[in-house]
Amino acid sequence: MTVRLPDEQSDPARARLLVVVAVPAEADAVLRGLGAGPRTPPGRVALPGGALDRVAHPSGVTVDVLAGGVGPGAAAAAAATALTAARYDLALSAGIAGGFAPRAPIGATVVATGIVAADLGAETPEGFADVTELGFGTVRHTPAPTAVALAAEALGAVAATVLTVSTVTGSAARAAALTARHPDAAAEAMEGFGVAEAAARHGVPSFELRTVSNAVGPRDRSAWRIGEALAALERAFALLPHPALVKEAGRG
Ligand SMILES: O=C(O)c1cccc(C(=O)CC[C@H]2O[C@@H](n3cnc4c(=O)[nH]cnc43)[C@H](O)[C@@H]2O)c1
Repeated sequence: MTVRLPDEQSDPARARLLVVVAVPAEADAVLRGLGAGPRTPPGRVALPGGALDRVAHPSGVTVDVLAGGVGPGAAAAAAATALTAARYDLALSAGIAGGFAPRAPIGATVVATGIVAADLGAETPEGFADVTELGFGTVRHTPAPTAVALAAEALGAVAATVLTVSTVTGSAARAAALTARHPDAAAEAMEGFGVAEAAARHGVPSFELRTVSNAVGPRDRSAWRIGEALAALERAFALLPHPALVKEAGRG
């Protein structure tokens, strides 16, 4: 199936931002933050990767919000579909996340200084070895530092590594192992690395923004604060879109 998004982005003055979230509740929070109501066609487009909502933001940024599914595989497939269907200046993975205490408490916003695949590798007798150590591929994408600093200041956010995992951490031992290996990590989520890999293949820079719904550690569903995290996501997107940020992020 070949899909092309309408090229209403041909105005070179407008920056083009792709936001990939996992689930519709996150897309709704992002759209509320952008000041956009629930979308209907033609503002909403059905892609093979999921529903995509387009917002012509008054800041001069055209924002496409795509709910691509949970996990790095779904995120990569959805992002790649959108990146093939339209041109973007920046691909942003956004949504809720687990926060590493004490750096990122519930409700905190985190912008990624590094987007790191934390469980992509092999167990060896000496411990975990990531795919880079094994001699193939990368486990890290690095957003442009100036853009990270700009966004962190505008949002009052923590700027730190965000891990991408395929399995949500559910024990103190696993949280400690991740912290030991990634002392600079403030959050873990499940999609950032997938979006960044798809973007890299299209020559598009990537970025990640997360708001914290739960602490990384022993599994305790009663302690999740998804409403708080979605409210923080909405606040972040009320402040975030700015052509200068998209341009800075593209400087790599
Ligand atoms: O069943 C559990 O114990 C559990 C704990 C936390 C999150 C989940 C999810 O299924 C949410 C996955 C969804 O949300 C993002 N997310 C939110 N918190 C975390 C986390 O602590 N670790 C990894 N991902 C998290 C993630 O990006 C997914 O989109 C289940």
